[in-house]
Amino acid sequence: MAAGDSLPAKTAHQMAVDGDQPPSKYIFNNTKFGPLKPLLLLLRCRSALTTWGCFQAVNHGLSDSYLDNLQQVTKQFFELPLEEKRKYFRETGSVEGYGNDMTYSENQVQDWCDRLFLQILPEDQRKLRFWPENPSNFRDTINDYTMKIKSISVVIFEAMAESLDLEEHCFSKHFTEEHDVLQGRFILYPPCPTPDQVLGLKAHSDRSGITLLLQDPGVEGLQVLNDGKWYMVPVIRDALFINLGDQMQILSNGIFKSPVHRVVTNKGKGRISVAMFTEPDPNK
Ligand SMILES: O=C(O)CCC(=O)C(=O)O
Ligand SMILES: [Fe+2]
Repeated sequence: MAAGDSLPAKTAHQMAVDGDQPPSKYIFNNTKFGPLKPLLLLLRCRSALTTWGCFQAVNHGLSDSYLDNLQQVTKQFFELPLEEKRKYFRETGSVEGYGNDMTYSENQVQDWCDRLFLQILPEDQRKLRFWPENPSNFRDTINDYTMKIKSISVVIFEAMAESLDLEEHCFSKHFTEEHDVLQGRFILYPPCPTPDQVLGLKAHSDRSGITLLLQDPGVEGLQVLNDGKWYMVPVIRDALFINLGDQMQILSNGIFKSPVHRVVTNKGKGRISVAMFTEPDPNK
């Protein structure tokens, strides 16, 4: 078990509902998270991935209503009473399930979010006890979205290979075989009374191949670090925000970037996002 890891007495969501101020373990000292310049819509695969490591994907074949339904199902889960969500609480020392971020050290600043983390593929490694049965269409919705995300990710991996004049399947084959991994993180960032002192998700890069993120259609919050500055990722309705993870930075010999990113909070509105992480079979 990780040092000092524990489930919170109250989740961030419950504190927001009760109107609590974030406790000191959520506060970044000597830092203020202010408003920033918008990130430009990135159009060209290679230049986008070498300089930013991310882009917005549109025309991906998923309709507005399809993505709205995914957002709705996620929202319905987070809106369940804590007693119901508690059934899916993660175990201490393990990330899978519903709860807060894992605590790795005593001085770790907490993220102002609740999340449900699921290992979705390979199918035989699913721990269904963490998969909500309420709302009743949650599992079917995720199963269907998984298939769609897998096919979109193949197109992206192939385009990345082609943009470097490499053989088309050279990246996709590491993420689409039987034991390759897909993880899903469903995240609620509740409104926060002190957004200039608290982060929804602290700065990190993803360890994935690529991450496919469905942002909340109504609330910004994701920021990407480039050249020492933070840029807010705009919400483009029904775009999927694609960022590379560390595995792709390594596979491309560092030509493509795995960008550092974070999520800021705001006072007025909660934000929901759904992140899907493609990873190779750990044995690879
Ligand atoms: O919620 C977001 O906008 C970003 C989520 C993210 O970066 C992650 O889950 O790794
Ligand atoms: Fe991330």
